[in-house]
Amino acid sequence: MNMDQLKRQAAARALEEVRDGMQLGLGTGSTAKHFVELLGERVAAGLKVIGVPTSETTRLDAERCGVKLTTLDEIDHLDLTVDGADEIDPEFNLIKGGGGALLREKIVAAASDRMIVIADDSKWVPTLGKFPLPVEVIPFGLGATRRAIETAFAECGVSGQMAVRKAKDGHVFVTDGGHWIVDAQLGSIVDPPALAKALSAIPGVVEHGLFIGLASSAVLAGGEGIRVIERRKPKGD
Ligand SMILES: O=C[C@H](O)[C@H](O)[C@H](O)COP(=O)(O)O
Repeated sequence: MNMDQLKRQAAARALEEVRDGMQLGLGTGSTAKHFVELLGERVAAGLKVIGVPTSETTRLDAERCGVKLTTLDEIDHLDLTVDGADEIDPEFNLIKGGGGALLREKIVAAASDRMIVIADDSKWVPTLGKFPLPVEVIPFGLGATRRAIETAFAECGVSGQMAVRKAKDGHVFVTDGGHWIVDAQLGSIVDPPALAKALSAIPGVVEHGLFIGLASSAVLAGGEGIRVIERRKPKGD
């Protein structure tokens, strides 16, 4: 089974958690796209749900698949968010934002009663950091923001190269919110909650890809089948 088939399997397992009438957060990325497509099939068969997309790409995918959409201005909470991740550690800390959607993804996950992470099992890692950590920044004053990020890294015992993300056409990648992303090659993040807090305190940082205490469970698809792992503590603790 190839990687894409594993992602679809994880998405299909998460779909089993969806009930009629649910308000859903719809993630972004290649794995979340499978979920949206499979959800569309269920909607076509009569399932009634409404979704909040975490990116313009997911909005288009959901519309194409016939999934009814709303916003967090029109509804006051989400029952369940299903999203991918770039890395998941055993404490259910995540790195997200490989596709640049981290800001909306975090807003949606935080507004949701539960978040299920769907992934192939290569994303389950003992320690976060091999995947470059995305930090979404305001272009104004980027030099000062980068220096503040370096200081935060040093205070949290990590270091590594930083690079402004480029799009495939070579231009700077611009997020749905109009911001830029700095990707940091940290190798190993010793204390993800401490680093998350330090990055959140920097004025030019809009958001970062560390998701702490948001994921409730993970559905991991691998060569030997599917593993569903529940976070020990409920969300918010
Ligand atoms: O910004 C993108 C998201 O955080 C994705 O959910 C993450 O990068 C995982 O994407 P994929 O399922 O394509 O590996």
